[in-house]
Order: sequence, then structure tokens, then C-alpha cells
Amino acid sequence: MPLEGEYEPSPEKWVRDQVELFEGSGGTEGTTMRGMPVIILTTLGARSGKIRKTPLMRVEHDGRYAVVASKGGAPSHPVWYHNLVADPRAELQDGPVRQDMTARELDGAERELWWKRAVEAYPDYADYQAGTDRVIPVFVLELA
Ligand SMILES: C[C@H](OP(=O)(O)OC[C@@H](O)[C@@H](O)[C@@H](O)Cn1c2nc(=O)[nH]c(=O)c-2cc2ccc(O)cc21)C(=O)N[C@@H](CCC(=O)N[C@@H](CCC(=O)O)C(=O)O)C(=O)O
Repeated sequence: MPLEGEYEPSPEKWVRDQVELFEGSGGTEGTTMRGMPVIILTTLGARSGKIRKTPLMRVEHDGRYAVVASKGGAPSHPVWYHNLVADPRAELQDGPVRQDMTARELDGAERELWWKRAVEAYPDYADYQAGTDRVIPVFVLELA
């Protein structure tokens, strides 16, 4: 069941522009960053209840996805992390395909497995983690 609410674009122009290009092209443009694949994660704002859309690096394995709350290695989690913690329902758009998903934050061995897959997909994640004491959260997204 798709999430319902009023869409509130990101305050970051480069982010909302990528969402606009990605969705406006039906998932055929704006689907990469520096040549590496990107997905769009839709969450519900934990306070506003608004629809939030967040481009993230694509981490996929056997039809399952992970999303990494790296925020470039910043000392604090991205705000969308708190949205997923408050309400794990999400939508994931990978190219033209949009799926309703449920997010589950990982820890222990399962997180290590998906962290390895994430770094394979986007090596900069390793540098982000090396640069912060914050443990960068990883969620697996499973079909709702
Ligand atoms: C700027 C801020 O964004 P954020 O949710 O902190 O997310 C920061 C970034 O992670 C986000 O911009 C990502 O899209 C950046 N980003 C990646 N960010 C990552 O963390 N990981 C990635 O792999 C990643 C890849 C990526 C690829 C392309 C691209 O264009 C951007 C990419 C934001 O949108 N703030 C809003 C609020 C958003 C929000 O959800 N508010 C909640 C409140 C939640 C609360 O306060 O508890 C609500 O509406 O209720 C605002 O200030 O108005």
C-alpha cells in the first residue's frame, strides 16, 4: 500500500533535483551518482507526517535491498533515519520499479554482512565510517 501524504521536497537543492529527475523520467534518468546506481527511498516524516523522498546508493542482493544512513560520515544520523525508526513502512524505487517495503535496522553479524555488500556497492561508505565515531546505521528493506 503506497504511503499517503503531502510530498515535501528536500531543502537541499541537489537532492530534490535528483528526485525530480529520477521520478520525472520514470526512473530512467538521475539514477546514478558518480556513475554508481542510486535508488529513491520514500518515508513518512516522523513529526510532520509528510512524504519525504531520499536518494540513496543502491545496495541490493538477491532482490533484497539495504539503505545506509551515512550522511557523508556526519556526526549525526540523517533525519530520514528517524523517520524509518518511527515508522518502518517505506517505498523503494529502483529504476522504473517501485515497491512497498518494510525497513528493519540491522545489528551484529547481519549488519556486518550487509555493510560489506554496501561498501562493495559504494566504497566511500568505508571512508565515511572511518571518519566518525557514529556507527552508521544499516536497514534491510523487505517486501511489505
Ligand atoms: C536535509 C535533510 O535530509 P536528511 O533526511 O537528513 O538526509 C540527508 C541525506 O542523507 C540525504 O540528503 C540523502 O539523499 C543524501 N544521499 C545519501 N545519504 C545517505 O545517508 N546515504 C546515501 O547512500 C546517500 C546517497 C545519495 C545519492 C544521491 C544523492 O543525491 C543523495 C544521497 C532533510 O531533508 N531535512 C528536512 C526534514 C526532513 C524530515 O524527514 N523531517 C521529519 C522530521 C523527523 C524528525 O525530526 O524526527 C518530518 O518531516 O517529520 C528539513 O530540514 O526540512
